Amino acid sequence: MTAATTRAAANLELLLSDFSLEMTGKDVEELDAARPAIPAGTRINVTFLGNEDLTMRRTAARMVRAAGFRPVPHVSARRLESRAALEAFLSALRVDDAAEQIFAVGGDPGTPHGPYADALSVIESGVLEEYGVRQVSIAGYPEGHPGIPDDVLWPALEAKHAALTGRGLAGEIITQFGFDVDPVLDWIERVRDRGIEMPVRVGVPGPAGVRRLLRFAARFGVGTSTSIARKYGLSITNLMGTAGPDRLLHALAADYHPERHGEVKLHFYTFGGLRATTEWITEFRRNT
Ligand SMILES: NC(=O)C1=CN([C@@H]2O[C@H](COP(=O)(O)OP(=O)(O)OC[C@H]3O[C@@H](n4cnc5c(N)ncnc54)[C@H](O)[C@@H]3O)[C@@H](O)[C@H]2O)C=CC1
Ligand SMILES: Nc1nc(=O)c2c([nH]1)NC[C@@H]1CN(c3ccc(C(=O)N[C@@H](CCC(=O)O)C(=O)O)cc3)CN21
Repeated sequence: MTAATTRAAANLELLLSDFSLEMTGKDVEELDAARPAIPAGTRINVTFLGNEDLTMRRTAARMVRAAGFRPVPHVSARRLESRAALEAFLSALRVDDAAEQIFAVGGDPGTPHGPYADALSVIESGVLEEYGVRQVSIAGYPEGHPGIPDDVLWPALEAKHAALTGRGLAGEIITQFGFDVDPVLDWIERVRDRGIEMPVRVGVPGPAGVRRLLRFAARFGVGTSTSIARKYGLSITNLMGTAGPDRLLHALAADYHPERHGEVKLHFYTFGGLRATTEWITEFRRNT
């Protein structure tokens, strides 16, 4: 064991401690099957998508709490029809002890459905504190966003950080998933250069079929060039295969320097494979 491999192994253990997962309202049945492989208290984000309704989102958050994990419901600003809709959602979450931590995100609609055009306006509404929210996760894009320029994203990130700090709300950043660790670590250094010290949860694709991964990457504007695909282990020629984030995690562990990158954790996007992802993490930890 060289010093570098010892450091990388220690980093991997550090990165994998306190990982978080993501599920959609449709993954509720799978939560039970995945439960034995998920450490108690794990944060599980619950998406806020166009094909879900309040009941699905609330049920998913309640089931996460009931299963002994920490729900992190998404609040998609642009999908909220009104302030009353935000209050109704948070009120329901509070009843289910699922309002303590939320992920405030802009939302994919090109035109806001109501009064909130961005995550900042939800944070500044004051509604979050009214319903017991104590920690707010916000989004980050190491590779940029297909529809939003960097000179909009950076000021927005700084404004959200300032708003959370000003309101005494704890914060963390959850990044968009990606297949290449280099832009992620570069981006984290730029976040730290801006004096933003909150934890960064690096978005990691869970194990899934290559075709499915490429479909989600295309849907969410995530880079999958041939070189990135090869580095990750996505063999474009074998679309029937599956790929997991092993190489990505080993590369992250090798190049992560806490003194430069600050607190970094992992957020696994499960893409409908909650159980497959949790079992993969268990196996990966056993073999490293
Ligand atoms: N896990 C998830 O659900 C994730 C969702 N996203 C999506 O990325 C986008 C940006 O989210 P945040 O970083 O929270 O941005 P934000 O809410 O902090 O907004 C940043 C800036 O981008 C603009 N913006 C936000 N959403 C937009 C959209 N859909 N179209 C055009 N401009 C938009 C805002 O007006 C603001 O000026 C959203 O569409 C969000 O849904 C990104 C990462 C993960
Ligand atoms: N810009 C952006 N918008 C998002 O909504 C988004 C991101 N980025 N980044 C990644 C996460 C993960 N997202 C999702 C969205 C849907 C499923 C999903 O599993 N949906 C259905 C059908 C999927 C399909 O089209 O096959 C499912 O039950 O599998 C999973 C993760 C949403 N997220």
